[in-house]
Amino acid sequence: MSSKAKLVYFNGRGRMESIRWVLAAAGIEFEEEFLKTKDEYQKLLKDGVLLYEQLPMVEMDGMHLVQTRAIINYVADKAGLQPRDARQRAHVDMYVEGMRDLGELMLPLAFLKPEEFEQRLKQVEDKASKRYLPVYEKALGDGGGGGFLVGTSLTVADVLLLELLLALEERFPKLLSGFPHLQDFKGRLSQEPNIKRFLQPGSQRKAMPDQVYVDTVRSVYNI
Ligand SMILES: N[C@@H](CCC(=O)N[C@@H](CS)C(=O)NCC(=O)O)C(=O)O
Repeated sequence: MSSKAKLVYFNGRGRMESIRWVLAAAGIEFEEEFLKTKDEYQKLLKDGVLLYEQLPMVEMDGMHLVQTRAIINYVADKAGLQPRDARQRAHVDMYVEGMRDLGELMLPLAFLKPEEFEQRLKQVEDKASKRYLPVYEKALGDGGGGGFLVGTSLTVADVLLLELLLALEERFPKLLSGFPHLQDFKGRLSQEPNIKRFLQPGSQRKAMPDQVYVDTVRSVYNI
């Protein structure tokens, strides 16, 4: 196994995108293997490297890591993006799990039929504006700790919040207008050197899913 992390997934966001964000914010270099065919997936199964026969999978530090949460937590722990204090860690987890709940609603968007798509989009907008963003707006406003969600330094919750805000803005360009702390947060965090690099064109950040991505996932999984 190479010393660089290797990500095995499709050439698109999906469940791997948050992992890419956390690795990039941590300054950990990675290479990617993009699945294109069912045979490539079958080979991974045969090689026994997918614990639950699922992706994403990350080869890192001599391990074949699966389960998105586990991978993100490992990278965040390794990179000092998790607070040591248990109470702060609980807050990071609560924020991240909320982001994940909203992210799970967005994940299938590209795969939905037009009527379901519109319905789901509305649901995401409502949930984002009424349930989730107010929580992060308040946390940033109450913080007084230099503009981070928890404590006085960058955590995985901040990284994943920026990912979420940018993804939401792609769908709903005016969504942040009623959330001044989130706007300020977005501006500041986007200037953090590792993140700034990841936001540049040509980085390993993936664009919104296109038809090629959708067709590839469908054909690999027979769905
Ligand atoms: N809990 C897992 C879910 C992984 C998952 O559902 N992966 C999809 C691709 S994004 C998959 O491999 N689906 C095929 C299957 O479940 O058999 C995680 O968070 O990593």
